[in-house]
Amino acid sequence: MRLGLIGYGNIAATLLGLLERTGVRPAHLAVLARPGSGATVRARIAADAADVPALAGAATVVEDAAGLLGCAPDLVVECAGHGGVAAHVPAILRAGVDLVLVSVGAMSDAALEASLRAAATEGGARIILPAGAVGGIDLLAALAPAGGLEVIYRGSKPPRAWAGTPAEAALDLDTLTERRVFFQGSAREAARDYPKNANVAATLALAGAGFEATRVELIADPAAAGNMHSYEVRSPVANYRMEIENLPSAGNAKTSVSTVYSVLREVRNRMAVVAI
Ligand SMILES: NC(=O)C1=CN([C@@H]2O[C@H](COP(=O)(O)OP(=O)(O)OC[C@H]3O[C@@H](n4cnc5c(N)ncnc54)[C@H](OP(=O)(O)O)[C@@H]3O)[C@@H](O)[C@H]2O)C=CC1
Ligand SMILES: O=C([O-])CC(=O)C(=O)O
Repeated sequence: MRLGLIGYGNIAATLLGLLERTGVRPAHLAVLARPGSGATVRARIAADAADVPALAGAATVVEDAAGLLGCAPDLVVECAGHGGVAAHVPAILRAGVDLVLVSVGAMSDAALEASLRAAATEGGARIILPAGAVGGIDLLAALAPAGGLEVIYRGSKPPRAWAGTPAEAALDLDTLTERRVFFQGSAREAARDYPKNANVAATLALAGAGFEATRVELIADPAAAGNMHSYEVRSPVANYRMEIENLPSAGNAKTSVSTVYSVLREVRNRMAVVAI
């Protein structure tokens, strides 16, 4: 598989290490870096090549979508945040290349969601939404056609994971001593206002009850064992609860490590005889 990545941060670098560890070596790797940061990304890839030998001299770094498409990727994984989605993803889809969209919360922008869907339809490409930091998306999506869904998601992380977000206006994250719910609202509001922390709210919304009906609570908890994700689903067909205690990434406390494993699963499934 010829693999393209949009963004070379925590998820991208961890993903490449996991691919190597699980014996998957892309036939070619292209990385789309933020314009002007190609040299920096090249240097980071060279440093990471100590752990991921396949990277040594093998990655092509480009700075725009045309450059990425010039590398003829079979699959592109977006892991660059909401800005990266708007900047690059429509062109990739329009060119007919399937894309794993990790920054699912970008679809909380209704105009961007419409443009991504239109670009994919025009190009005959698929937008693949990984489960990300949560699980059970298969059951939620299966139940959705039955209607009558009620979904509430709670995302609870240690205070430092909320640094640089609107939570700082409500809480003193440095001195917090007890669990505090600082946001209650819709999945659309959560994904829009917490673009690095509430992509899972968007994934649950798209799988199930939609952006308005999916309820979200965001919590800072100094006693949290990690990045905690829980949600409850009630429907006429089945009811269930999920609780996931996630290890935060070493490279980004906001992102759970299991997010990267879910992206790994999507990439491996593209090559597997049996996809599961
Ligand atoms: N679906 C899910 O469950 C989850 C989704 N996510 C999403 O994944 C994203 C990435 O996470 P993570 O890897 O941990 O974050 P990082 O911040 O570690 O990495 C993001 C990388 O993308 C780069 N980037 C930003 N904008 C662009 C652009 N326009 N073009 C190319 N590269 C760009 C950044 O560069 P620079 O440093 O120059 O900004 C950075 O290197 C998050 O922002 C979030 O949206 C995260 C966790 C869970
Ligand atoms: O990785 C996580 O814990 C979840 C996350 O940040 C997100 O949904 O954006």
